[in-house]
Amino acid sequence: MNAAIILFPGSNREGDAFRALAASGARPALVWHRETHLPPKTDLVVLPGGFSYGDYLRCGAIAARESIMDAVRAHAARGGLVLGICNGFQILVESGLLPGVLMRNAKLRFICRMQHLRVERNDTPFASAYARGQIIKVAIAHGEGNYIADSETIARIEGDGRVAFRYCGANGEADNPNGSINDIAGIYSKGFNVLGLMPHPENLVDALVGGTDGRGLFESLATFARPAA
Ligand SMILES: NC(=O)CC[C@H](N)C(=O)O
Repeated sequence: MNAAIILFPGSNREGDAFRALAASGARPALVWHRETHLPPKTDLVVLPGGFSYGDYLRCGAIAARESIMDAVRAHAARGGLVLGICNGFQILVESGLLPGVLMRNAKLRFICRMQHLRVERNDTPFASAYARGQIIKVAIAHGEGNYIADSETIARIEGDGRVAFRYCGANGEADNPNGSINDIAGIYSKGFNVLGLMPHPENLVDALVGGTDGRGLFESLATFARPAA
């Protein structure tokens, strides 16, 4: 699994993504945002967390218009895997690769804490190492994670089973940190090859720093057998 982690001015979780990928057996490389092509044989593109362009005009809005995003869109259109974490999720919605928008958190405050999520399905390249319905503990750190879309789009996402993760408490009870509609923490594209999520699984891969529940996502990706082109 060759992974290209795109580096924008203001990205700050690229090292965490790099370590999480390498630990799960993938081969990560950092790619500067001014590039126009992905490295040959890229299987997975990762848009990491951070504050690309200082979160002006909206989080992810400027990064979404970078030249490398044309290559990322072409990769996704070919069925290539794309993972957007936090600011990466914001870039995915701003670039049209995923529907909806991420508004300011309902309480208008930046939230940085541990958070539980329910894994909605495990028959995807990103979640096969988890059990369906498994509750995992990961970190969240964002000011604009309040996911919303028009009611038709939400009905379509729900109807197609495209919700990847929902916010919940440790025992599955309601616990929504940012006001996201239907407790949505992450969604898949129509083809299930693009995943955007606000939480940070890459920060929960080492027992010494809080837990290992994030590992499953990277292990799922690393073991995913790429279908013939
Ligand atoms: N950790 C992140 O990627 C933060 C994303 C974005 N800067 C926000 O505050 O919402």
